[in-house]
Amino acid sequence: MTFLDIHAVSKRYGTTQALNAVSLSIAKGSRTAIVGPSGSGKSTLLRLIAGFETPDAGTITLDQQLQADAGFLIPAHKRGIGLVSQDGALFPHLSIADNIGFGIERAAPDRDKRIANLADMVELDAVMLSRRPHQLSGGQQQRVALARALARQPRLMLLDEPFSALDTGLRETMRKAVSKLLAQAGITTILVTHDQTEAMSFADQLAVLREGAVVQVGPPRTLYERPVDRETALFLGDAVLLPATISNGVADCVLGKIPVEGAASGQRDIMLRPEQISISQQAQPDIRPVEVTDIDFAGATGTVTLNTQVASNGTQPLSIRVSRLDLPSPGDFVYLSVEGTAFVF
Ligand SMILES: Nc1ncnc2c1ncn2[C@@H]1O[C@H](COP(=O)(O)OP(=O)(O)OP(=O)(O)O)[C@@H](O)[C@H]1O
Repeated sequence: MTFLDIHAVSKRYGTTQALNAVSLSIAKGSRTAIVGPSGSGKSTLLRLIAGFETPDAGTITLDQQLQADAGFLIPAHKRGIGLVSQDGALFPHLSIADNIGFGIERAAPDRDKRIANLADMVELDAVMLSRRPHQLSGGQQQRVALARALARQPRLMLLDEPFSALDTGLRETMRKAVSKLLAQAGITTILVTHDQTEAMSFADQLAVLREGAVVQVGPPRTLYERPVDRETALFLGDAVLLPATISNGVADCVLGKIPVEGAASGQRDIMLRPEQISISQQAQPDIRPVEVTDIDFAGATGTVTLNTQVASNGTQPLSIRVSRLDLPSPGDFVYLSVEGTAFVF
């Protein structure tokens, strides 16, 4: 059932069309991630949902109740929406306990207990409660911001790049913890992020914005495997794009014959994700060897560049990012095999 319905929402700032007829439907208890290049309108959409801005056109409806249209606006504090932003935006002059308890009435008899419970929920040690925000690490501050947002028992939680200021390891731990916490509490959540991997791992629905419009919405896996266009394909991860001749469900390309889905035929471009391609230094029957021209070692992953004489976009050699210990060396010959089907554009 649709919980948040964004229908044909547009927003303009001067001559900039920040959002153009955006529609998005969000189910109760679900987690949606909004991704898109810088300036695509992600923050504008979040601000409209939160109630900090009024749409020029369209409607925003939460739990069957109109929140905003061009001539009407329920103010932010009456929407029951929690917001956690990139910097946490804690009140520097208040203790951690008072930051968490900001939305709980001072006179509430169980205030301290509720604050302690919320700190516990976000796994914040009780000794932190008497401290000030500047005495906490970035990750701890984000936990406080989350606890403060949870204190108001929001119907909807908006997370605006909440993990982006954290180190890689902590970022992943926080993302998993927050995701688990919100799922357990059954809170419908929208995450805006620059990190596509984070978005795919966090969400059950992914929305891609470009130039103020939604270009594709669906389960992360569907978008990753069946992107609506090349730009979306490359935006969501590494992709190997190859020219191919397609007939009877098989694409004939530089990597051999690869099955494709659908009824496409003729000269088309196909897409493979790097994890579909295995590189072996053992001779393989029916596969011709290809020379390695360059290796770029980058820790957990390495990029192998191959002399296939075929360009993915007309000029570039074929480069494949791999994750393995025994990277080949330039000058070696390798054998490429493909798993699964190719996607046809
Ligand atoms: N208050 C404003 N006044 C004028 N233009 C604005 C305002 N807010 C946003 N814009 C413009 O609207 C467009 C969308 O901005 P928005 O901040 O929503 O993008 P974004 O996808 O969140 O970008 P980023 O990923 O860089 O945060 C941009 O072109 C931006 O310059």
